[in-house]
Amino acid sequence: MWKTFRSVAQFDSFEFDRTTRRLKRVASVDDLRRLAKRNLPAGVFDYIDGGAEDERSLATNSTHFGDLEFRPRVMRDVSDLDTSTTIFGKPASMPVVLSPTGFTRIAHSQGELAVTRAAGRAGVPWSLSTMGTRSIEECAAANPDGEKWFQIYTWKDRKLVEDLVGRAKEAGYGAVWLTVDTAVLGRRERDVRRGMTLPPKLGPKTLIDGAIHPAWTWDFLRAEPITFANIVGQHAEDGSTAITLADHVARQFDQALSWDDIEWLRSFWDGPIVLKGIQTVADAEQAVAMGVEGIGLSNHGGRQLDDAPSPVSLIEPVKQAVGDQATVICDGGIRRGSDIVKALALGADAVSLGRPYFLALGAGGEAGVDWLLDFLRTGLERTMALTGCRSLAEIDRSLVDWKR
Ligand SMILES: Cc1cc2nc3c(=O)[nH]c(=O)nc-3n(C[C@H](O)[C@H](O)[C@H](O)COP(=O)(O)O)c2cc1C
Ligand SMILES: CCCCC(=O)C(=O)O
Repeated sequence: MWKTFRSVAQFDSFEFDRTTRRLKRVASVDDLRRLAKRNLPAGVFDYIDGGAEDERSLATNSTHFGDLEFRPRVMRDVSDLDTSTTIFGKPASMPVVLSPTGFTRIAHSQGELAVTRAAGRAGVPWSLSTMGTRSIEECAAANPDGEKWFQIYTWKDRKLVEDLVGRAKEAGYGAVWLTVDTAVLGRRERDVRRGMTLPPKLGPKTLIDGAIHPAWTWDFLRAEPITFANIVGQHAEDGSTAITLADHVARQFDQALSWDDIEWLRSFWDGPIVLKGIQTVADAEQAVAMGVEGIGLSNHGGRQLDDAPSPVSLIEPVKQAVGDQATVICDGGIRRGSDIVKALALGADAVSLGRPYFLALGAGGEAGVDWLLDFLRTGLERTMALTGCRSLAEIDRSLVDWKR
């Protein structure tokens, strides 16, 4: 069980071999999640994996995909499949976007750098969160040719947001997600139970948690300290007292965010805007009326308002209302290639996902994220072959039906 190591290099090589062996036995996103749970301190795993309140939206985001049944067509010569598409005019190898996640370095010290490199290799857009733990510029340098999007929360300090977006533009990011579902933080009860704070408080429980996850702890201790890389020194910290994430949001985020702010964002950003957190047809209609290019159907992965509708249940009514006036992205609950096909059949232009890659990073570092993107691509191809679709254009509404 316990092994002694004579050098850091020996430990690293043991860890590398162990990760490779374990990833070979991973068969699904659920397996990746179990592996991440084994590798990560419980508080870290729960922050990533958890949802708001009773976690019903977290559950239904993915279980609602199981309420759809295929109407597969056969004998269609599927020997040559094409999963490629364009999103906001830029080519993507498949209709998948990696959603922004804050604190990504808590799963692995490479954090966003590992994720963006893997996304670049896979040819899919990747997003950096305002609460990211690697800088806008270093992520751009890590994935210079890949498509990169930047996500903003609206800080009370609007100048801070303008500067961040200016930096993202300068660094070549191609779209902005404006997150609109976080006026206040959802009540994440796993984090409440664990007493999660910023900065984290070190007590006996956290120390024991670290000690029983030595590979994670070693990776954490030898890397430079985790910070909100893009906003250090600018309201990122609330002084030395540890406060909850909810208090941090209440102090820093602007609860006055309103539709008028689209114009404000347009005044310093001329690329596509995706509203992230649209949860009704009415708001989708308002978004297109205001000229927004992208609609992110999302309940923040079930982390904000519990009992908010699942994104998959919104695709069809929203698509019917907005037609081709905006790119519709289904964000949340995607766990397989077949989920991608179902979302597209209902009318989504692309899907995006958060936990699967965050947990993949915790399960196997950068190789874990490569594994996930390959799993999604092969799953997409397999589902297309089994349903008789040779290209994404052939995936239409006749391909699925609600079971109920
Ligand atoms: C750990 C974690 C951190 C997140 N951080 C952000 C963030 O900083 N900004 C944001 O707009 N959304 C954030 N999200 C939400 C994701 O962008 C995305 O909407 C959600 O993960 C999709 O659901 P899925 O995890 O089922 O794929 C976060 C989600 C998770 C799980
Ligand atoms: C202020 C929120 C931090 C990151 C986030 O969006 C999340 O944990 O869901």
